Amino acid sequence: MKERPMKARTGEFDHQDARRFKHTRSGIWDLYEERQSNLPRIPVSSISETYTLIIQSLPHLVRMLKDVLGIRRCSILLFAYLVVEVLASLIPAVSLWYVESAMETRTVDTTVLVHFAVAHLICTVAMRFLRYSRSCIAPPLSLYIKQFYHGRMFHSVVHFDLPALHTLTRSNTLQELNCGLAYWNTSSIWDTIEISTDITKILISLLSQLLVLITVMWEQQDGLLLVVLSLLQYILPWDSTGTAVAGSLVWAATTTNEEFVLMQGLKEFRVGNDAVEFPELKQCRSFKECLSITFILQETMHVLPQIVFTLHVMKNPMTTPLSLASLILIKQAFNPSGNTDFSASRKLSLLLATHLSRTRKVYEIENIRNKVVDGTEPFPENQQSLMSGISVEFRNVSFQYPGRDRYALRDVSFKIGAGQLCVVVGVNGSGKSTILKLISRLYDPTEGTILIDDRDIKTIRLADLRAVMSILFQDYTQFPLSMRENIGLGNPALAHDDDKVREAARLGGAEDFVDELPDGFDTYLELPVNDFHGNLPEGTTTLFGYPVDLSHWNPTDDVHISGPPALQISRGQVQRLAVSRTFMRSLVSEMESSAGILLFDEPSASLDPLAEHDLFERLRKLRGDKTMLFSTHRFGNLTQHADLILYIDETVQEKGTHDELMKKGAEYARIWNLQAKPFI
Ligand SMILES: Nc1ncnc2c1ncn2[C@@H]1O[C@H](COP(=O)(O)OP(=O)(O)OP(=O)(O)O)[C@@H](O)[C@H]1O
Repeated sequence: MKERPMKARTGEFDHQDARRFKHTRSGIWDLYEERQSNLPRIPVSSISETYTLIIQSLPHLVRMLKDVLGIRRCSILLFAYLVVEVLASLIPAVSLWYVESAMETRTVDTTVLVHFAVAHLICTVAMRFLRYSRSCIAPPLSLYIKQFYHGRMFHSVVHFDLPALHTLTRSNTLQELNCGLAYWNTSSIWDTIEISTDITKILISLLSQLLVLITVMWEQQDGLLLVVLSLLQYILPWDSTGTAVAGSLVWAATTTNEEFVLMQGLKEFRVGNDAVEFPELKQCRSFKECLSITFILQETMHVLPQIVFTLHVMKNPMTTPLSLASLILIKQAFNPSGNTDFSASRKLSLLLATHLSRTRKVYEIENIRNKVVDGTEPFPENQQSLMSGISVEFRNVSFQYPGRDRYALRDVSFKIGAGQLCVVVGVNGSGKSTILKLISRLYDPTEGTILIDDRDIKTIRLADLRAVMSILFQDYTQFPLSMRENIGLGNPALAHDDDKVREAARLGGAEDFVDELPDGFDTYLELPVNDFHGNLPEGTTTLFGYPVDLSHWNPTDDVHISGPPALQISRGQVQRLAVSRTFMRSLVSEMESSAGILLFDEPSASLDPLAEHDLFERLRKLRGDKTMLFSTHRFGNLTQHADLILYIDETVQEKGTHDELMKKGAEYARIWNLQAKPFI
């Protein structure tokens, strides 16, 4: 929250320089503070910082409100919500008016008392009704708002390319928004509305009560003085967030406590009373700060109305009952634990500033431009041409991952003809996967050109380019869904065709193990929705078909969660599922197939040799005349069928067919002999 602009200063922080740095010990922490910092203290309090942040975010708040009002059904609900909240904030003033008026008459007047009782009853009923209305309006309103922003964020985030995502991740923007590709928290928008309303409610409530008090107490001796004194302690800009442990702006803290370091590493529990993290320690008020004038004044202000009241009573004992009652009412009106809570409004302002800055980011994220710029030309000109595959050429391509100094690929040149089978081999980290990522334009080369069917890849429309590719990357995703859905997602258009899903599973080598699962293709990897229940009768062993584990039950909890445990399958089986999913894309008839090139990144890394052999055979047969590119560090039988083998290690070290490279007798031949020969 405190984004204090700091002047850049050259120099070193040498904690051993005792002339410049004061050393103190706080618990297990050694604190070093600059004795005379020449950094100017920022002459603003944290409160004004908070309000500055709120004011800066106002344009986004206005935009957010416009957007919310534009959501279907939200305008009426939001209006109703605001009316309910404003009415609720006025009720304490109405209640106060009747209490004060009844007291002011000083006589036992039955009519006044009846009025008072009826008004009090009406206020209580009205408050209950308003609370009930709020509980009916707020849930659907917040749901519509969340759904709207959820969709909006989804569009923003999924359209990012990897370099843009990388920049966002490095700048912590995604983490701050709590959003990733699969999950993000858009409740900040609703929280912003709720907190803004709460603050407005507190202000309306306070002003209306103040108005009542002033009106009623105008005539009463010392009444107004009591009102002002009671109010003063809450509205003076005290900064109660003392951070006196580190008094200087320039400081550093370290600890050498081995037990603390060990325990932090194990994250089990903390040792000793003084073993706290430094930021926690920094929040503690020091003894010196407790003696500061601000602190003492602040404390005195709390009792000032009582002191004035006591003096008043000593002077005019006759007015005691009335003044005492008034004092209690005034204090209640501004009470921190009452309806109108000044300190709560400060905390809410802080919270509002945080949520507003998040809201700002939700909008700013939409302005981020992708680094991989979309092409404009359609591809291919003739869909039929895909049947005979597409060609890929790298011309002097070099590539560095964003933020990396080292080249992943350097000056790489090769050409894979249309319909050829190319196998890229090399040791771990040699750049094999990077080649596939560049062909699919997840990244653009740092230098050089990539040609697809002799056309610069950057000129082709991204959607068209990806439509002609069927890709299996190493880091495939498992969804917490059924086996059928996990495979079917490879081609959502065919996902409901059981025969196609089974065929894909057979080609991917997953059919046998899936059939052996308790529910076959309907077996869930993990059930995404749990069942909930209260304390079931003793002896219950199953619920909705799942076993119930009573051993962890806590009888004091009224809600328990139950469901089947996640299915444990081997890495090889997970890979078979992923390969089957990729096969789903190839299951449409040759004529309909939009893929002209199939890219596989280590599709057999977790498969046993037999499964690998079978998979490669199926893949070779299935590709027909299409271009196929494999990346692998296992030089199996596949390389023998390849039209082109690229042995890479940052750059292309060797290229040719298996026989050519074996004849050459260089590194490829050496590794092939090492890996494959013993099995032949
Ligand atoms: N997202 C990334 N960000 C930064 N560096 C990366 C990233 N991905 C890969 N690298 C680096 O780029 C180099 C090439 O990686 P690449 O994944 O292409 O190798 P590989 O040959 O496919 O390795 P493996 O056989 O282990 O899959 C490596 O040094 C790797 O550390």
